Amino acid sequence: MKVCIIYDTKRNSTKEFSNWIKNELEDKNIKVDIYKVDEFNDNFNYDLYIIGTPIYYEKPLKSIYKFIENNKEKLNNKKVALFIVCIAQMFGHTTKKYIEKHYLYPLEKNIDNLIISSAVFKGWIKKINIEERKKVKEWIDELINIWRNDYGGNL
Ligand SMILES: Cc1cc2nc3c(=O)[nH]c(=O)nc-3n(C[C@H](O)[C@H](O)[C@H](O)COP(=O)(O)O)c2cc1C
Repeated sequence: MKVCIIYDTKRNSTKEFSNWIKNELEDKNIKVDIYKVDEFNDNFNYDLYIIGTPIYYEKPLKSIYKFIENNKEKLNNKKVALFIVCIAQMFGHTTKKYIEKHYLYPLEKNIDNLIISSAVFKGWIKKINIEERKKVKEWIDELINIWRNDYGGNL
């Protein structure tokens, strides 16, 4: 079982989240490769793709949007999990629906097969939000459970 993390970033917080995700998976003896989207080597032989983008000006980064759009056929045979990094959560929990509709849905709509899980993480502009690392751990635990229970997978 091999996992591929593909992300883009402007100010490196999504890179940090990607590394946290990698560490959590490796702690469970899962093999992980990690690529910035423009360095991805077009290998579609992984079992699970975890794709991450920050939100800028109300949108996921175009590079990630394009990556999903350009590779949707290849990704459709695969399991995919998405995460976004943004700060709109600061404006209260009423934004949850807003985030889902405006930030996640534009990415999800291009992948026909079931996205096994999506996560929204609270990013930062200057000071690292180390608290959020716990959420990453929780998400990875949840992701592994979903994989095992719903897909009989051996992550
Ligand atoms: C110029 C700018 C625009 C941003 N626009 C949004 C936005 O529209 N919605 C949001 O929730 N967060 C927004 N953010 C917050 C970023 O999503 C957050 O800082 C994230 O951690 C950046 O990820 P990165 O470090 O990987 O580039 C914005 C940040 C900056 C600096």
